[in-house]
Amino acid sequence: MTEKFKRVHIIVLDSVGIGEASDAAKYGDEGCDTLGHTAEAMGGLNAPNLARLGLSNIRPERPILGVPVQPQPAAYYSKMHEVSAGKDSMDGHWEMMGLPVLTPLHTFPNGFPEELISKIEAFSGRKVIWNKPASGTEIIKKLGERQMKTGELIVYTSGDSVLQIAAHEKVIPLEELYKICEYSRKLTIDEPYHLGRVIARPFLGDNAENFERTANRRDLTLVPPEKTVLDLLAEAGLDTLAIGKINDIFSGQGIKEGWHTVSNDDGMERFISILDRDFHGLSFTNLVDFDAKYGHRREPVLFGKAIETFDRQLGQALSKLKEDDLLIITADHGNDPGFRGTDHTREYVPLLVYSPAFAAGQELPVRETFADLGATITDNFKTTMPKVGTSFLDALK
Ligand SMILES: O=P(O)(O)O[C@H]1O[C@H](CO)[C@@H](O)[C@H]1O
Ligand SMILES: [Mn+2]
Ligand SMILES: [Mn+2]
Repeated sequence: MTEKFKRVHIIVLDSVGIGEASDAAKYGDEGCDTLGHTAEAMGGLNAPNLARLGLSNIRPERPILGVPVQPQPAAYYSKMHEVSAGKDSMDGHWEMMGLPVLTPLHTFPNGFPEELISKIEAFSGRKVIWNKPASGTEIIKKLGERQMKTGELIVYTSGDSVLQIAAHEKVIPLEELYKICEYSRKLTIDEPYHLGRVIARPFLGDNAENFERTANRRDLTLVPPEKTVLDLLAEAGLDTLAIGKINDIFSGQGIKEGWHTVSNDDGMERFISILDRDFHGLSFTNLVDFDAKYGHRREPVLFGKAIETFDRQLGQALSKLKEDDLLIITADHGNDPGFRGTDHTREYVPLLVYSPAFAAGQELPVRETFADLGATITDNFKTTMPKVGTSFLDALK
């Protein structure tokens, strides 16, 4: 039997959750609802393409405000539950690719141990300041001017398993910051740290009022300890194209070609342009602005506007899809801009699965793990299946 779809495209709307997961209470996240609260803050979301695909059909009992439930949605629709212990991007993306992260990565709510910090200081010849949880934009406001004078490293973390280093690009050149991050990455792979990500957070500007983080952020993620669906596809000779931070999230494993992007717009432009390429396999796009620019910043109106902008670009992409294309729109976790704190929220993620070959969409059973997505893709390409995940390919007619 030949494959159903020649090209499969995943777009991850980073952090665009669709309501509290059944285990949200375990994370202190009861009541979170990224899409719901965003749409309410907007007085209704204007997203005709997502509407047409069936976004509100995912939860017709509580439709997303402004997004009408469709009598005949164009996409197959459902939501997915995460089985990974954490609710960070790495957990979500790895799980989609058949590798849930079941052993919790470590978080450091009281900052990193002195032993680690002193090694980073010795390697870099720079002093570490802060070493506590923080919002990235707030911490550069607070300490950025000092950092410019002293050349210190602003080290901070969050509710996720992350060590982030912020530094002014003109004070610590990018290459140097990346080297310090790579060194910190090496130190934190194994116990007692077992850290998900080290992130370089360069910024520019003259003073606290105009500091801005740049697109030169780099995420140094753990290397996947086992094969992911990306490896299975690549080994079978299929194309695996990565847009945005996907390449970083998988440490480049199983990725044939990758493009960093500077914004959601840039990511969607790249995605639309690769639709003109004749390739065979998977394109995997992550749009991080929802999360980094609006979710962590708790800016629901800006978050909503970004969804509306995405929706317009989605319209362009949809018109380029052919009968042997399959488009999957989903998310990696929530980050409710209407919720307390500044951390990710444990949510279901939307699942919209569309091809121009479909006469109409239908409801799919709620997925117990994001891994069903990867299993569906390997099933389509008839490659080795991942250990985890149940394909829903046969339901797509
Ligand atoms: O507040 P900023 O720097 O955006 O950091 C956020 O970005 C990290 C990665 O998503 C999260 O763990 C959170 O710390
Ligand atoms: Mn994410
Ligand atoms: Mn985030």
